[in-house]
Amino acid sequence: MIEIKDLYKSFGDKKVLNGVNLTVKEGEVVSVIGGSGTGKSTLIKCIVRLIKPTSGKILIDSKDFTYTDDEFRLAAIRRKFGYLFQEGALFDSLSVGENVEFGLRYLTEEPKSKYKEIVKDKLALVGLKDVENMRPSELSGGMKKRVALARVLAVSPRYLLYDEPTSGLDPIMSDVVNELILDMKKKLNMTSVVITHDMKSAYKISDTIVFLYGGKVLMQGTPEEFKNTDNPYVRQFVDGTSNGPIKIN
Ligand SMILES: Nc1ncnc2c1ncn2[C@@H]1O[C@H](COP(=O)(O)OP(=O)(O)OP(=O)(O)O)[C@@H](O)[C@H]1O
Repeated sequence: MIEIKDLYKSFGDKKVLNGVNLTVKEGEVVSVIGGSGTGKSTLIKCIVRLIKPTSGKILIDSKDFTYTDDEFRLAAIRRKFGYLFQEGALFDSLSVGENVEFGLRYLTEEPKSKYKEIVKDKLALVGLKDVENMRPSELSGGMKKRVALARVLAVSPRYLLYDEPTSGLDPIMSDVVNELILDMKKKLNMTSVVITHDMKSAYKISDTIVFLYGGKVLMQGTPEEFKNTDNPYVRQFVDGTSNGPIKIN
């Protein structure tokens, strides 16, 4: 479980997170939505401690790493997370198999003799077969996303964090990625936090949607609650209209 309590983060004078409270329960898919620059990435980076919050607390599996500088403790917490970057960030000079193997080598104690089998299993989990010797440049956008996910899964994370997983994909490929996220939940009971601008995706994959506005959680609820809300700020965002109370910068 991830528990975020009264989290603040400023960069100089700029207040980005202004008292965020949020709990992500085991096995849940939580989507974080909100306009550009509202602090979605900042929130995720605080969770994995790529940046240090200004105040507040984050508990990961009841343990508090919020302000530790101890490299071993930080490594231990980061190992619990699989972070799927927007572009997938595959190494073009390595084969697909070597890409998936990468984390095994540096982040696990797995013996080298098991690498091939683990790589095959993780690729199978994301629906890919016999692609180990291909290069990322030979893959479609959707396949790249799958390989990136397989690479993240290779180190057996407890939590998956997705940063705009459907951005830049056509509607059909977006749905393939949605299914993949749901599949991870079904097959692995994976707990996931997904940053997205894509409401269709948020409605499909989420147990809980969290709307960030003004550095706070303005609304937290199920997809049904979001579809039916009367809150004018949330309505404007989910309906995607320029008319409404949200200030456009
Ligand atoms: N390291 C940093 N130093 C200074 N300002 C930062 C830093 N990181 C983020 N910010 C600022 O914090 C604000 C929130 O950024 P963040 O990337 O968290 O937003 P976001 O909601 O993820 O946006 P987007 O949807 O556009 O990706 C922005 O105004 C950004 O310029």
